[in-house]
Amino acid sequence: MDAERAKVAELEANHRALSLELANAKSLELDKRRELVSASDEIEKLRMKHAKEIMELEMEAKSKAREARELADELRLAKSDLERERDNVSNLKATLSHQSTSHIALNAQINALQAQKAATQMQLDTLMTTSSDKTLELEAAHRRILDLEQDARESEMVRRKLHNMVQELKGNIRVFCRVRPVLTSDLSPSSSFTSNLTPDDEEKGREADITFPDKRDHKEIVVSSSSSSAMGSERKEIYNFGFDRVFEPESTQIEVFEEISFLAQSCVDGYNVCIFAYGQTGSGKSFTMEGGSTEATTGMIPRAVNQVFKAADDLKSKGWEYKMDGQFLEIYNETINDLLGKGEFDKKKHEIKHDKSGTRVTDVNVMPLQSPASVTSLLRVANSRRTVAATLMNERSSRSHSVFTLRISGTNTHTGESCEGSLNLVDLAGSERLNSSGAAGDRDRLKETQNINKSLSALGDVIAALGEKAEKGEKHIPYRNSKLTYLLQNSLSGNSKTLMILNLSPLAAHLNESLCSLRFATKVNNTMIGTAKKQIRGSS
Ligand SMILES: Nc1ncnc2c1ncn2[C@@H]1O[C@H](COP(=O)(O)OP(=O)(O)OP(=O)(O)O)[C@@H](O)[C@H]1O
Repeated sequence: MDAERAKVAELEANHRALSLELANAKSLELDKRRELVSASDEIEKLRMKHAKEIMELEMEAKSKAREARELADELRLAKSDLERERDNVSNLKATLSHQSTSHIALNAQINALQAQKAATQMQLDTLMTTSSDKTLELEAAHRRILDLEQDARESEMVRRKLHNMVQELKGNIRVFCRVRPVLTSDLSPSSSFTSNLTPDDEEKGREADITFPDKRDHKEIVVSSSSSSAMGSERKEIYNFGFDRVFEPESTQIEVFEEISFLAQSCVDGYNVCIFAYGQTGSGKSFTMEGGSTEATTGMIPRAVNQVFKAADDLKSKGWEYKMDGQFLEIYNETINDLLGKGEFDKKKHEIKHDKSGTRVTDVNVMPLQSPASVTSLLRVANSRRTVAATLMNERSSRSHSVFTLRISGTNTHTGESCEGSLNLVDLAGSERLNSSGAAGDRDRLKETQNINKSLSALGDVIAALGEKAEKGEKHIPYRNSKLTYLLQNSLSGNSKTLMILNLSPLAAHLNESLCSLRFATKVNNTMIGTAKKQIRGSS
């Protein structure tokens, strides 16, 4: 029994061990089940991770494939670039070999030039040495020029004095005589309906017997007139006249001006100069004074003005500086009209005033003149005003005196001297006498002619009185007897230089007028009016 008990105890102990083992196995199984569940979770996670990785790898593979394509394209481009560059390189190689040939040639040239440069440098060194010698010589020459300029200034003063003395010896009132050529208009038919010359026309255009015997000095003019006596015999009279210069019909404006250019010089030197054109209507006064529009026919006014500007310019180097202004007046029926005025017709009353600074006319335009061109425009203004007046008042220009005045004042910056001169260029009204002007029946014309005659005879009286004064001393000079003489008082006195240009018609029909003019001019020519004085002041 014990054995049984032992056996049962053993069996019970086995049973307990087996139960324990079972319990352990169950717990183990539970653990394993748990492990299985977690392992399958793990597997699921790994599967998902794997799927994601596969997807990513696929995307990466796609992008790599794209990159590969792009790289293939780039490779193609690079290949073609490379091909081109190869071509370039081979071209450059060709150029380079060409350039190196040129380079060799250039090197040879450079060597030659360097040799030349060295030779030139040697020459330059020699020249530098010579140049410094020359600079010294130049400085010496410059000093000499300054000395010579000073001498020239002194000689200029001497020349002025001598020039003036020569003019004084020649007499202060000088007279030139100029005969104009016969014009086609002198021969024009009397009727405008026919071009044939009638005997009357031929007579009208017949030339007077005027000769010029002095072929050397051109100082004589001889006029012959023939008349038949009551008994039918022919009487010939010959009149001889002598002047400072006689100009034949062929003479040019240049020739006339050559003889008067010294007067333009004089007014720059500080003298009052007065040039008159005297003669009957149509004898060539305006042609002489104002002239035509061409270079050859330019008259004395523009030429004299040009000369004044030139003389002033020449004197610049001797220290003279000049200021010039101009006025242009007309005296008609003893009234003064400003030809440079504005508006159609000058209605102002102008008065002549004389004072220490010279002659002044009230209320007239005085234009500053900077160049000969400004004088041309001044003359144009004056002429257009005269044309207006002429149309308003019946060919008035030949019935009025025109007076162009150029005033010059100069100062010498070297010597401090100053001078004032004036140039009056006067185109006188026609000098014909009453009966030949056809004025007798016309009251206005009569008044005009009387006024012209009055002023011209006043001019003659003034010149005669100046002559007497120079000869006998004190004498009243009747300047106030006409506007013309009063206006020109300062330019007519013994202090100034006066020139009369007598203009003559060449026609036989005008012979009597020509003889009157020649006699008047002879009287003027024989007048000595004293010594011209220049208006010059020393430095203060
Ligand atoms: N030396 C000359 N050569 C050529 N033509 C001339 C000359 N002198 C005058 N004449 C001409 O003669 C004509 C009359 O001249 P101009 O008008 O100058 O005379 P004038 O004396 O001034 O007359 P007026 O008193 O009427 O003004 C004009 O046609 C002019 O061109």
